[in-house]
Amino acid sequence: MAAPMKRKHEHGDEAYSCNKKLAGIEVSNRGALNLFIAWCHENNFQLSSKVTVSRTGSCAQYGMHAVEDIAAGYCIFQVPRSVLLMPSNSSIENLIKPENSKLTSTNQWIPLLLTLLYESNKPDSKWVPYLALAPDSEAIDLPMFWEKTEVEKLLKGTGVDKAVERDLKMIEVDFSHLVLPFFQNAEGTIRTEAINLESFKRMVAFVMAYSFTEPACKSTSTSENNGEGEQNDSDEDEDENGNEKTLPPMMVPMADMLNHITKHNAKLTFGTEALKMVTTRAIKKGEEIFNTYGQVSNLHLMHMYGFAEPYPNNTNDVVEIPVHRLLDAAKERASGDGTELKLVDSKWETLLKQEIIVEDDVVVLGRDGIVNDDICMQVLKVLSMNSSEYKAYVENEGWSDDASEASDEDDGVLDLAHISQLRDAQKMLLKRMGELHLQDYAVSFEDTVKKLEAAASLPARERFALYTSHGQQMLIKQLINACAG
Ligand SMILES: C[S@@+](CC[C@H](N)C(=O)[O-])C[C@H]1O[C@@H](n2cnc3c(N)ncnc32)[C@H](O)[C@@H]1O
Repeated sequence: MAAPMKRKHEHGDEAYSCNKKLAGIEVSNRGALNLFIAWCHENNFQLSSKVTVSRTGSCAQYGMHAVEDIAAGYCIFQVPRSVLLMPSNSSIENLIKPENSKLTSTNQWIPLLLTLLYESNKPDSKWVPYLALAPDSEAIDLPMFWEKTEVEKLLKGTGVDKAVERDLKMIEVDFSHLVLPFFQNAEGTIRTEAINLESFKRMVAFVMAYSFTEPACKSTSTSENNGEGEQNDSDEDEDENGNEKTLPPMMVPMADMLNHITKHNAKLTFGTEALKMVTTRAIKKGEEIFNTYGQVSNLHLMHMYGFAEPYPNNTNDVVEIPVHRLLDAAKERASGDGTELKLVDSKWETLLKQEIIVEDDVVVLGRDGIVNDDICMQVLKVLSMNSSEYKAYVENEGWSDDASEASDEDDGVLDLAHISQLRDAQKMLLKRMGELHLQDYAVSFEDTVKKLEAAASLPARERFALYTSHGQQMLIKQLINACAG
């Protein structure tokens, strides 16, 4: 993306009137966009005259608009691979390469972050016109910069709160264990006084909200993308540990100027010589050009990009419900002298021991029902067994052959349309799981709905947090209704 620009949140030209210190030189933001566009022309971006880049009328600061009607399948611009900002295109690569396996031990982003820190402190970097437009330190308003109390107040229960907690811990460790030692050992690259935890955190946010990841396999090389590679389940796309293979992220100047909506009208394709932004449908003069950042939920959008779409616009939305809510639901139903409670605990231990679940697993609920239905169904089956069924299950060390075969028939059984066919005990558990999770949100469903009436007048943080909670609460309500049916 890029076009990280000097974006301030307030509107109006005065937002650009200040100067930015980059690589030891003063860059006026007035005209920075023109310099960037001129740089794109010099570098063979083949930017179409049918579009314009500006802050006027776009959904979030900068954006791209059609100034003429554009047909489907039209290339709006290309980004030659030689100008992608990534380690292999930077002179710092020879220092990163020998250390690559250590640097990527916790995440794949460190080499790009080091490259960005290096290039943005280099007066003669070839990306000066691009980096001059990089968002100002306050402009990327991701929840990881909010006060903890505000995250709790606005996002509790959504999963964004947990993701922020994890990020902050990891950023501190990466900075002190990898980034700082790297530059201390790489004398003459950048002055170590130029970097600190805060500036590193800002760079992480820039990579989070503006980088792209190319799909690992050829078959997805024309897929929609931004921020993360497209999901792909084929074994060929998994590493030896069964994790999805992804290529390291990179900065793609100009492509990162585009905003995202689920009903996008353009997408980035990955060719051998260049990446191309291609329209996916005909676009009318005046319309904003929207890329896709992938098939992403509001949880992901809020966490990585600091915005969310109002219900029902995000058809990729999901809610991640901690699997232990099923345990809580089962415990609530246990009655009597404690024998039933012991049975529930024993079932849970067995599920963990059999590695059907791990403690922090989540049940993923989407528009059509439970996405990870195989795991969820196994948990439901074990938790809803009576004591003799459970005894047989334990003696058999899992499902009998008959039961395993039956489990193949479970495919799709946790779709909303089929949930009513579950056993009553299983429906009750699912329903209660939803009810318990609803209680975890900072704002109740009823209050969320009330607040939505005035959403347009709310500050951006509150509005997007509200969209995130509301979308998730709607999915849970649908599950509860399906279980009651
Ligand atoms: C890749 S940048 C897109 C360009 C950005 N508008 C700019 O001026 O730099 C991603 C950021 O744009 C904003 N954004 C993108 N799509 C949006 C949308 N549909 N609604 C609100 N903000 C959006 C978010 O702040 C996000 O972090």
